[in-house]
Amino acid sequence: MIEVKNLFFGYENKTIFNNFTLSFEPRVPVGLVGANGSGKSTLLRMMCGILIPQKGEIYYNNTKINHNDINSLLFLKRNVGYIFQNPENQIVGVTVEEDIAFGLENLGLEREEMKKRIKWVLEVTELIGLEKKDPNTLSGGQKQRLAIASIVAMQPEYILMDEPTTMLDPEGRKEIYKVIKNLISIGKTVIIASHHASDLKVVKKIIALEKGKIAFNGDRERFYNWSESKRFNVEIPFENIVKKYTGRTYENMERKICQ
Ligand SMILES: Nc1ncnc2c1ncn2[C@@H]1O[C@H](COP(=O)(O)OP(=O)(O)OP(=O)(O)O)[C@@H](O)[C@H]1O
Repeated sequence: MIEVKNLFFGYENKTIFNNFTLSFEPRVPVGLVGANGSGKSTLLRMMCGILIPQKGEIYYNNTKINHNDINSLLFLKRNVGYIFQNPENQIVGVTVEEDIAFGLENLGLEREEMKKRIKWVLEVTELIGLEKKDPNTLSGGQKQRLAIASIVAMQPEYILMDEPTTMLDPEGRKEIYKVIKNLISIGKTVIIASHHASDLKVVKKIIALEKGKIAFNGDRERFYNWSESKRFNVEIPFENIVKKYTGRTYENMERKICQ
């Protein structure tokens, strides 16, 4: 369980979170939605230790994170992985397998264990056959899957994804959805910040942020009605409108648009 309690955070003179409290249960996939600037990325980055709250606490499985203690921060980072929106920010290796190995070397894994992990994560992210490829030659979807693979190889329990499909075409997006489903099926807790309705099909719960406050926290199905009634500023109502007025699913509609 990740808990953030009484969090305060601001950039320069702009307050983003003011006494913010929220928890994320294990193995419940969550979609984090909200208008641009509502604080989604800031929250995810605090949850994995990239950003340090100015006040308040973060707990991982009831252990309070001490941001002044490198071991405590490493404990958080080992358990909570963060995938950047742009995979280019994350890829460092000359080949796919070297890129995955980079994080594992930092964990100090034995060579044999490293090989096993790389093989396992290539399967989970459906990158088998691409291990010797130069990451620069990969498609957008493959690059994003490599960014995911490099984090998942370190076996965090939670995987935070910041707009994982924004840079991708429909084909690339489908590849990512498949990988997210794989991650959920092996018991990882996936939290996805997104504006795209189709990114949120796999999640069970939605948390909607509005100016650093929780506007909605509940089941995805309930969110659709709530967001329509509130005219909440994400793409979700469109999905509802499509179903309501055309009787067709959003997926069919999207396929039609892409053909
Ligand atoms: N490094 C920074 N320095 C100053 N202000 C920042 C910085 N990063 C974010 N902000 C501001 O903080 C606010 C919250 O940003 P954040 O990226 O967390 O929102 P978001 O909900 O993820 O937005 P988006 O959907 O556009 O990614 C925004 O107004 C943003 O401009």
